[in-house]
Amino acid sequence: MNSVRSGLDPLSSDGKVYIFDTTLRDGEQTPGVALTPDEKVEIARQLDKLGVDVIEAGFPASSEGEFEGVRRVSSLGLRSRVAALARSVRGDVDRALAAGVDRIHVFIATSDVHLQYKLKMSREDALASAVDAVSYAKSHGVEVEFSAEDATRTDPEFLRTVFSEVAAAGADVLDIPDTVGVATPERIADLVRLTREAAPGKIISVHCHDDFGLAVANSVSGILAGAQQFHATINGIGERAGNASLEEAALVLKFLYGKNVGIKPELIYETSRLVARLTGIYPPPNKALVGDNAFGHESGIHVHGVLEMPSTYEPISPEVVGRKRFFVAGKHAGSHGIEAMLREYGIDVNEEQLRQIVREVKRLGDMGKTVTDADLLAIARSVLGRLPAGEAAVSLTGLVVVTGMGVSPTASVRIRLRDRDVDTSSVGVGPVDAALRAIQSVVREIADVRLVEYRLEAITGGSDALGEVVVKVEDDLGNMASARSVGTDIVMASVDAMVDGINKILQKRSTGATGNVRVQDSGNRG
Ligand SMILES: CC(=O)SCCNC(=O)CCNC(=O)[C@H](O)C(C)(C)COP(=O)(O)OP(=O)(O)OC[C@H]1O[C@@H](n2cnc3c(N)ncnc32)[C@H](O)[C@@H]1OP(=O)(O)O
Ligand SMILES: CC(C)C(=O)C(=O)O
Repeated sequence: MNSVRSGLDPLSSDGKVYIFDTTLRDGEQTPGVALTPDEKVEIARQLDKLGVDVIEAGFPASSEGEFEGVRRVSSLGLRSRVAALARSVRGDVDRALAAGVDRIHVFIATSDVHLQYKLKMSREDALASAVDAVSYAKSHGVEVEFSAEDATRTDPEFLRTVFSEVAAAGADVLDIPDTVGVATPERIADLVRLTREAAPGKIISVHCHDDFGLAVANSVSGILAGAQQFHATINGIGERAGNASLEEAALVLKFLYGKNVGIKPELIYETSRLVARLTGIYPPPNKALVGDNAFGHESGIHVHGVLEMPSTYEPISPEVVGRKRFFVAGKHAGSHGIEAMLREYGIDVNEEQLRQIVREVKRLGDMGKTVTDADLLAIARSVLGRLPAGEAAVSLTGLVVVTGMGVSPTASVRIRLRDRDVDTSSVGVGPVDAALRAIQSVVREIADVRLVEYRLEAITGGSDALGEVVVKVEDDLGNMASARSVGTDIVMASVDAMVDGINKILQKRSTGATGNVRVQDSGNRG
């Protein structure tokens, strides 16, 4: 028989907001996402470090791999409680129990549309199944959370009855799911009050979806109305438009409402990157807190303000969520920002040189071009009439890749390393891996630069599609750089991006620009 792990704090209603992370369950329901047990373990460890209260590790009855993933997470002995989803049937509860979780999350839909068309059940039968599953789970000594799926489209009087009866059957936590994201903040608040009246003394939770972009606002509203727990996912991933984003809801509650959410905000970014890498779902650049641009500035007026006092255009310091600010050259740039960016590369310019460089940056911007750091350096070189130290220390002068059936993909490269050619070859799991490994092994002679992130996306369709490769590289001194390349040959595009990224790092090393000046490369972009 399972029992709630000793050592877990009892649930309390002392003003603490409980975060129920469902990245590994509802987040994994994002179309196309599937996590292996090893990946679930890696994410669960990170969520535990982040400080979430509950990790919903999965839905054990849904597959053998899912069962194994939940079992593995449960056996880690994490500080966070581990929960698993179960339909309102004893078989699902048994699988969750066998996986060894602390909390079983029993659910059944209660709205008429779900009852009539999907479950083909009467209200009475659904209620009876819920009560039976909850009391059955509870009889095994675990914590039980009950969700009335599609609560926000359920007849409120029926919802009241359901919550009251599952509470009497032993549910510890009552969750109000806005399954299709149609609730407003006012409606969620009303439902929290209804649930409190139906089941006084129970922990109340909200589970909001983002179909109308209100998931975070609704979660916050639920907490302000008296719920003590919200469900959320890292980066807001999940079914359709996703779930409430954990990082946004938690930090709105912490910083804008002064609530005790108990997570470590400085681990938010690394958690976001881990989830993005393992799910393949990257947040859009403008996503709050974790998007690439959340702490980036291009506009001259903003950069000037931030250089003088960051709070002019930053609501919180990037470091609060484990990030660094960065400035970007481009059409909207101004001279203060460009001067600061050049200084980061150790390049000092006089007023006239700066004026010319800014003019050229704007000319490129007016042509619709993204102005990368490499472009800025090239402009500086032409204006100053000399090479900024260290530029293009590495270039590719030869590449042969052999791949096929029954052979290990092998790449032979010839690299111009400053003033001499170096040849080497490497094997890899594929031709790109082999080529990138070969380049890194040559460059190791002068600096240990490793690939920390690699992304490939097709920009056009068809077998002659253009592919965009984005790499992020890091050296042993903590310098980071991103680079991108586009081409129809993905091996060449990958190699170009890698070489560009390495040159950026070498540039920083040679000028001693390690990011400790006010202008910092976040490593988010090139
Ligand atoms: C709102 C949410 O996010 S709920 C969670 C959704 N997540 C998932 O569905 C992911 C994992 N799901 C699965 O792997 C599969 O759907 C399984 C293993 C759970 C079930 O697979 P199958 O037995 O092949 O059934 P299928 O998925 O086609 O249909 C769902 C069945 O569950 C029943 N059901 C759905 N929800 C519940 C519930 N809460 N309580 C009891 N029964 C339920 C349906 O009535 C249907 O039953 P039927 O087969 O007797 O008609
Ligand atoms: C199981 C419940 C909480 C759910 O995922 C939903 O209703 O969206």
